[in-house]
This record gives sequence, C-alpha cells and structure tokens, in this order.
Amino acid sequence: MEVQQGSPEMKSYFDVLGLCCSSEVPLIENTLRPLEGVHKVSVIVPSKTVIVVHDPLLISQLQIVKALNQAKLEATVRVYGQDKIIKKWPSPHILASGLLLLISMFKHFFHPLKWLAIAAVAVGLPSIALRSVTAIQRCTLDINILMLMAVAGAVALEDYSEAGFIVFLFTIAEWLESLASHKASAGMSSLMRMAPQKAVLAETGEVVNAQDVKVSTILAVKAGELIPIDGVVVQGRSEVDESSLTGESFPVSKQPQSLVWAGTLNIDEVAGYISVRTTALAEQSAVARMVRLVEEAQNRRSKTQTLIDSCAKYYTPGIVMIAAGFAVVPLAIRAKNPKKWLKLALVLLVSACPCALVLSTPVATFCALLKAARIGFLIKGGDVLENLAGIKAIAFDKTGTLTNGEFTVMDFRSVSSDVSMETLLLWVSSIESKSSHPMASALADYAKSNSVEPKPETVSEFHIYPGEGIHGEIDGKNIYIGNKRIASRALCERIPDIKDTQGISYGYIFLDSTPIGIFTLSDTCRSGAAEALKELKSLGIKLAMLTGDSSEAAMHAQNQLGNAIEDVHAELLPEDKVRLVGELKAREGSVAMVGDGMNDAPSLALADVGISMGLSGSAVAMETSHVTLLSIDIGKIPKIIRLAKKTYFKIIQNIFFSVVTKVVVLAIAFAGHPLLWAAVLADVGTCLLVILNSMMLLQSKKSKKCCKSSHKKQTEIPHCANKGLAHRNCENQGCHMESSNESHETAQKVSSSEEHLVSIAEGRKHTCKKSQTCNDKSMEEDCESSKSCTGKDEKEHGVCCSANNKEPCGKEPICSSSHGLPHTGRRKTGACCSSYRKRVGQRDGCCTSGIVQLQEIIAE
Ligand SMILES: Nc1ncnc2c1ncn2[C@@H]1O[C@H](COP(=O)(O)OP(=O)(O)OP(=O)(O)O)[C@@H](O)[C@H]1O
Ligand SMILES: [Zn+2]
Repeated sequence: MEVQQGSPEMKSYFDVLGLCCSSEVPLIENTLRPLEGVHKVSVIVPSKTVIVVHDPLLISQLQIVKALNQAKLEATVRVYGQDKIIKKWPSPHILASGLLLLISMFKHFFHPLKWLAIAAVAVGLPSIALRSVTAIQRCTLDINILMLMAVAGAVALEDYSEAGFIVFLFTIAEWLESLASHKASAGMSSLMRMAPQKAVLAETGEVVNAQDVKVSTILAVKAGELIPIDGVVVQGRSEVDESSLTGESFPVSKQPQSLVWAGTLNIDEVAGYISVRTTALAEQSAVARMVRLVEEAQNRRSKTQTLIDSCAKYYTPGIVMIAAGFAVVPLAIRAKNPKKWLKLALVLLVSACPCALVLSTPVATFCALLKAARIGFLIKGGDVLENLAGIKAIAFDKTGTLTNGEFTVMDFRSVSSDVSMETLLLWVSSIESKSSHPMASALADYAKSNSVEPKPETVSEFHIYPGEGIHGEIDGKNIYIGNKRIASRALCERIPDIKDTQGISYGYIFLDSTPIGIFTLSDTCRSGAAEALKELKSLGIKLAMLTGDSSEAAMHAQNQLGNAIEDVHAELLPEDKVRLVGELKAREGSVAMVGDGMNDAPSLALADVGISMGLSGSAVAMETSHVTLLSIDIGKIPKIIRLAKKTYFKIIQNIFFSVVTKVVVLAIAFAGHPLLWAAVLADVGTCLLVILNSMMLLQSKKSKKCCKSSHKKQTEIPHCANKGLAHRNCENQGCHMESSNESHETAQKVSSSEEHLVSIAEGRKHTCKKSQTCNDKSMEEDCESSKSCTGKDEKEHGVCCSANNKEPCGKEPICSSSHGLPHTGRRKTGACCSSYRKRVGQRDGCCTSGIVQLQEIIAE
C-alpha cells in the first residue's frame, strides 16, 4: 500500500510467511538493503510483516517480493486495507507427510511400513532444505539448517520415524505460528484501515485521493462518513464518534472551530453535514502517526529484549560447538555406544535454536502496544512499556489533567476608577485571545458574554511568562495579566486584595505598574479522576500534584479528589516541576508524570514515563512525552499501568517457558534418554506457546463468554430496560473497549449509514459504569423492579437501580415503545435504545436519532 502517491517514496507492506524468528531479520535486511531504490527496511517479527520504504521508479513491489522469495521467505504484497491471506489449511505437503508418518506407525504389524516414514521425510523436507540452502548462501546458521542436520542425523542413525517426526512437527508448527501471528497483524491492519483513502472536496464535490489533499483544503464530510484528514470544522454542527482514536465511545459534539481527526466517524444523521479545513497532510494525521508509532515502537528495544538478543548471539554457536564436541570426541576416543552420543549431539543441535526465547519479548510487546492503541494510548516503544510496569510514583499536573481545564469566570472587577469595565474587558479579552492557556478562553468568552468583542489584532508585543501570565501592548499601553508573580513583571509592589470571592484561581490585571483589575476563576475535576487516583493508590503507587496554579486552587482540587494525593505542590514554575520530578525520582524510584500543557513539557521529558493528555493538548507536550493518552479520560491511566504490568508478567512467563522446556529436554537427554522428537517439540512448541500466550494480551478476559451470551439474550427478550442492563453489565466485565473498535471495523466494511449507526451504537455501549457490582441475574431482577425507581428505591436497590434510573430508559422504563421522549428531540443517552435498535435493525420512536449528548453524559 502506498502512503504517498506521486512522490518518489513509497511504503509497501509485505507478508512474509517464512519469517519465523528474529534470527531471520538479518537475512531479510541483507537481502533488501543492497537493492537500489530501497531506503528503509523494518521487520515486524510478531506479525510476519516487512515494511519497505522504496522508490517505486527504481524498484517495484514485485521486484521486492521476488528478492524475498529468492531467499525462500514466502513473501506476498499486502494490499492496503486487506488482511493478509491466511493459510486456513496446512499445505498438502504437510498433510501428506503427516499421513505417511501415521501409517508408518503400524510398522509393528507390517514391517515394510517403516519405509513410509522415509517417504514422510521426503515429502515434507524440500521447503526446509531450500531455506537452509539460502541461509548457507548468506552464511547464517538458522533454524532450518539445525532441523536439516537433525533430520540427516536421525536418518543416519536409521531412526526413520524420528526423522519423520521432526519434519512433520516443524512444518506443522510453522503453519500454526503463521495462523497465530495473523491475528496480531490483523489488529495492525485495522489500525491502518482507519482513515479512508478518499476525500470529497467541499466546493466541487469531486472525490480525490486523501493523499493528494493539501493543507487548508476544505473537505465535505457527510453524516455516516469517516473524516479523511485531521482538520478544523468550518461549517456545520455534528457529533463525531472518536472511539477509533480514543477508545472513548461517547460521541463528541463538533461545531465551527472544533478539531476533528482522521479516522473518526461523523455520526449525526440529523444535521450531520460538516465541512472541514484540513490542518495536516493525510500522512501526518493523528491516525497515520499512530500506525507509524506502533511500527517504530518495534525498533525500540526494551532492556530485557536487548539482553536476550545479546545472549542469543552467543547461545546458538556455543551449543552447536558443544554438540559437535559430543559427536566427534566419543568417536575419536572410541567410546562405547557412539550412536547414543551422536543422538545426544543431535538433541543439543535442535535445542540450539533460541527462537522462543528471542520471540518472548517482542511478541508480547507488540500485542501490548496494539492493545494500548485500542484503548486509546500511543506508546512510543517497548522500553516505555517496561518502564511503565515499574512505576512507583506518579506526578499529576492539575489544570487540564486532573481538572477539565474549562474555567468559569466567577468574578471580574475593575479596581481602578480610570479604567471602565468595558475597556478592561476589551483589553483582557483581546490579549487573552492570543493565549492558549485554559484560562484565556474563559476570559475571552466572559467578555463576549458581556457584549465585548475581543480585538486581538490591536495587540502587539504579546509575550508569555510561563507559570506567571501574559503581557500585551494595546495603543502603547503595557498590560499584564496573570497571577501574583506577574506583579513583579509589571514592576508593581502592591497586589490588590481579593476577598469574599467564590472562585479559587486568582488573577490580576496591571496597566504598567498600576493594578487595574482582578478576576477569579473556578474549574472542576474530571469525572473519574477521583476513582482513577484511588485505583492507582491500590496499585501501591505514590501520588503527587504539581501545579502552576494557586495553593487554594490546588487544595480545592485535592478536596474534590477525596484527598487522595500525598504530595501537593502549587504555584510552581516549569523549572520547579522539573526539580520536583527529579526529587520524586530520587526518593521513590521510577516516576511517571502526567501533564497537558507547554509548562509540563520539560518535566514530561525528565520523568521515566511522560504521559501527555489528549490529542488536543499542547503539541510540545505530546512530542516530549513517551505516552499520549488520546482521550481525556484519566481513568485509563490505571488501565495502562495494569496492561504494562501484565505484559511484563507475560514476558517473564515466556522466558520461563522457553528456558525451562529446553533445560528439561537437555536434562533428560543427559540422563540417558536423548529424545529428538521431544527436542523439536520443545523448540517449535514453545515458539507457538509464546505467541499464543502473548496474544492473550489482546483479549479482554471475560469478553467472549459474557458478551456472546448477552448478545443472544438481546435478540431473545424484546424488552429493553433489563436487557440493556444485562448487556451493560457484561461491558463492565471488560468487553466494551474491544467492541468499540471491532464495531468500527464493521463500520468500515459496510457502506450504508444506517449500518454505521448501528455499529456505533454498539460501540457506545459502555454508558453505565456504575453497575459494576451487579451480576447478570440479580441485576435483571433488580432492574425489573426499578422501573418505578424513586429516590428512595435507589438506595435500596443500590448501584444497579440507580444506574438504571440514570438511563433515559430508566426514566422511561419501557423504552421499546415510542412513549415519553419527544420524537424529534435528541435522546439524552443512547445506550438503551441503541441496543434496542441494533436488535430490530431500525429506529424506534423513542430514540429518534439515537444520538447521545455528550454534556449530559458528563453530567451523569
Ligand atoms: N493566559 C493567562 N491568563 C491569565 N493567567 C495566566 C495565563 N497564563 C498563566 N496564567 C497564570 O499563571 C498560572 C500558572 O500557569 P501554568 O500554565 O504554569 O499552570 P496552570 O496551567 O495554571 O496549572 P497546571 O500547572 O496545573 O497546569 C496560572 O494559574 C495563572 O494564574
Ligand atoms: Zn496543565
């Protein structure tokens, strides 16, 4: 597939089935790098993918495939957006080899059957032999050569069944591995498929390739369509499902000036047409960056992986030498029973392949990174994941991280008789219009609500003092706006008192050195922040707050968060944050920092893991951080830490499996039972085991059972109130995230917008987080009775009932009918009805549009 068209660089993806483990990476690199026109080669072992950046004029995709196939790597070009071709059945050779081997087992009844084992070897061996030849040509010692030697040895020892076993086990295991890795790479291609390839020009309605669209082009995006390129809405209002990027399935409302991202879905079918001015090229869109990051993350090795790779370098030649010793020395000294020694040498030889050990880390990391992308995190490498697993303390920025960063102006006053309120508002809003600080937009909006239109064009000499405030010049007057610190910039010694105000963040306005105004602002904590902090504490992680805001504002947030944070530091400059992160590192060990603003960038970079908030957070923060949380849901931070810990655990397990099986086989061999087939099984079997074990990271634990059964239930019971809850209950067990993305995949495949909406409704299922404690059955019963839930019942029924009651369908318990809700109005939350809709495949009266109002969900 192409990332750029018309330009001499092209990025092509190849499925390489012959890519068995990292030991083949050099082979691929040595094959492709010398070719003219090849700029860059990356090999992703877990998904058997090779990515080549090349000049299509100098070397075509087919030529690359040819080069790979000459090295017997079984390569094919992966067509964009298409899953790679999987071999559903093992090749006829493998099957024939297996069958012959099976028949040869009956040699005890009919002796000549033993020759069939030789036939089994002959049928299965060619592919191994051909690959060995290319490996020898490239002077590499790979698994194929080791297997070939083992087979030759077994035949020489007249142990034909053993030889047949080696061939069959090895070939069948390779096929199984390719099946397993297919699932991993399917996740990858679903990431790549996210953004559409075509875009519609708003002016002419012409359909063009997304790759050819320049920055600042106006595109049309109709309801039910995917947004092709990152941009700003210029016209129209709509709601966009951003779950593909953020893992968040609540639609986000968009109006002019809102940012939209490629790969997200415009779902408002009522008034959903929007036109978007692009702010990036297709290849620079957030989704493209995401794909690139997952790819590049493969090249950033973690400590464990580097260690293993360097061990593997010595392991193989070392074992081969020892094996040679066991074969030659007994012969030389004419020891008794040379056959036994030879067999021991062969067992050693087969055990010399470090495949499983080498795979143990990258496969787990790959799966974890994919999983992370699905739940809305971009992680810049396997090393970051490893650091994340060992985090001992987390420092949070306050504004925009723990709080919404959406300030409300509580008080705004002039304190000088020379400056009218109107002038003050004009000055402040004009200067603030140039700032991106969260307080700035609140102040500008406040002016507008007082009928004062900001005039940013009148401002000159605009300057930001990080951690203090801002300065601007209007009509030759120097105006400073900020906290107490800004007073010294304005050369003012007297700071006006602020008393009896409801706000908690204080601001001052100076005209030269004269105070002319004061204002107070308030901000609220993010929903879910308190729970997230509690969960982090339960993981044994120390918490700190580092904010540039006032101590009052910091303490206010701390109170709202249930005093969960141990260390609160306020009124910090960016350099103070860096110092404190450093101190925290010295005291606690590995430290993560979560922040959004420009002022957080240095401390994000210093922390062992810097986590930046949101796609719309500051670009600098995103660049310097190691992890980007694509949504604003800080409740996901415990999730990612758990995922990192789980991944680490998986890696340890993988290493354990791969080492222990080898040790056992060798121990048995040295104890006098050199079992060749066991050695082969240990080798290829653990490879497979390592892959499968790692892939469990991609799964949500209870999703399978729970979701399936409840889906079924949905089709059976046409009553939405309970069924909705039963369904949601299952989401609480962890399948909603998966479904939000999988549904997206479905959305891509089908074209009608109705289907889109159904699948989005599917993705939107996790409205009801409150019902965690209910189990399936009791919940249904409870919620049945809660149709008439009152405030009092709510307490009695506990969590479940209140959850039900919060549903619009709880308010209108019989949601399947069209009573109650206005037909044209938007429904408050869509969960209940959308699931109903999914079932019947059409709209019912009560959810005219099935559209969720974000604000209302947050209000919940
Ligand atoms: N544009 C601005 N207008 C008014 N005051 C500002 C502006 N920029 C900064 N300030 C003042 O400087 C303080 C510190 O700002 P800074 O950006 O360092 O931290 P913050 O965003 O408030 O908090 P946090 O560090 O938790 O994100 C703010 O609390 C505010 O009082
Ligand atoms: Zn901040």
